[in-house]
Amino acid sequence: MSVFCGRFDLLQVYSILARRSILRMPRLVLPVSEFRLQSCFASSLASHDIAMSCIIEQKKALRSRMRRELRLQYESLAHEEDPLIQKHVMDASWYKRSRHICAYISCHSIREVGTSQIISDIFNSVHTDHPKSLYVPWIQDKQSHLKFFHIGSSEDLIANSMGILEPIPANSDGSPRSDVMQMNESIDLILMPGLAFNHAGRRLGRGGGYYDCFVKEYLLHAAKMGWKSPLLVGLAYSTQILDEVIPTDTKDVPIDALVSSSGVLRFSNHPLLNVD
Ligand SMILES: Nc1nc2c(c(=O)[nH]1)N(C=O)[C@@H](CNc1ccc(C(=O)N[C@@H](CCC(=O)O)C(=O)O)cc1)CN2
Ligand SMILES: Nc1ncnc2c1ncn2[C@@H]1O[C@H](COP(=O)(O)OP(=O)(O)OP(=O)(O)O)[C@@H](O)[C@H]1O
Repeated sequence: MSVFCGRFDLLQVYSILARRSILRMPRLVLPVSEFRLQSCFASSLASHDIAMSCIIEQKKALRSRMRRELRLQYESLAHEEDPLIQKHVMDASWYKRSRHICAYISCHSIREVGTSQIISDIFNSVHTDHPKSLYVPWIQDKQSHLKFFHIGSSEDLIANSMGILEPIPANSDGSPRSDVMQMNESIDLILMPGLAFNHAGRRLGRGGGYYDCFVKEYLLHAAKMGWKSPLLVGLAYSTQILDEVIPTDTKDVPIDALVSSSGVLRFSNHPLLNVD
């Protein structure tokens, strides 16, 4: 008689074994295509489903590890690295050339790389001959849907239930705030938060799927409009850049470049990375 009577039981058992380290995947996670199935499960479950549940478990474990490390080191990292990371961004030719920028409003309580200097620089640029416009994330729903609304000053922001500053969806006159998906022009640059990154341009987010979902939707929209793709740039503390493989699935969008306190790492041939 089989111990396992269905897909649900198998996933549960697998997950319990994985959590208790009885069935521990190697720390260096293999991509789905290279993943070796445990033979006892292979006959009962589609290999894709098992691989996906393993990847989800491995993402969870890596998120916990990164959160733990950030908890221990955040104060000194923020003090030492925030100014350098933001200076590398603001000195980069791809940033100087970008007109429409999506950026996150960094949040201390979740120990994110700071963006306040970049945000101020964008606000101040309206008085220069190379003005930039800023679009910041707003959680539309819990099904991974994010919108990016234009803001012109920090007064356009309000803290959400997680303490993250978000755009107030309406302007002060009650008119709807401008949404990147309704713009006549394309976004040039998206500055992305993350918990972990590696040297292959892979990124692990906080688990909401918001950025992956938005980037996918925006890339389809840009292609339809005949626009170039935005440059995707992650911001990372030194401890967040790993030498190991980051667990990913087909929905995870790779980034073009990563900025740390040591400078800019390039992963793609995006045209904006090749301008001086
Ligand atoms: N500044 C900022 N804004 C953002 C994001 C972000 O990562 N940073 N997001 C990116 O998607 C979206 C919001 N998604 C988020 C998802 C999780 C958490 C968060 O606080 N997670 C806690 C753990 C929560 C829990 O599991 O109990 C954490 O990571 O410590 C925050 C934002 C849109 N806005
Ligand atoms: N393009 C998408 N469309 C719909 N759901 C998605 C998309 N991308 C990811 N998701 C879903 O969101 C959930 C979390 O995904 P994942 O673990 O990759 O998030 P993350 O990369 O940590 O988050 P984020 O993208 O916000 O930084 C998963 O259930 C995943 O299937």
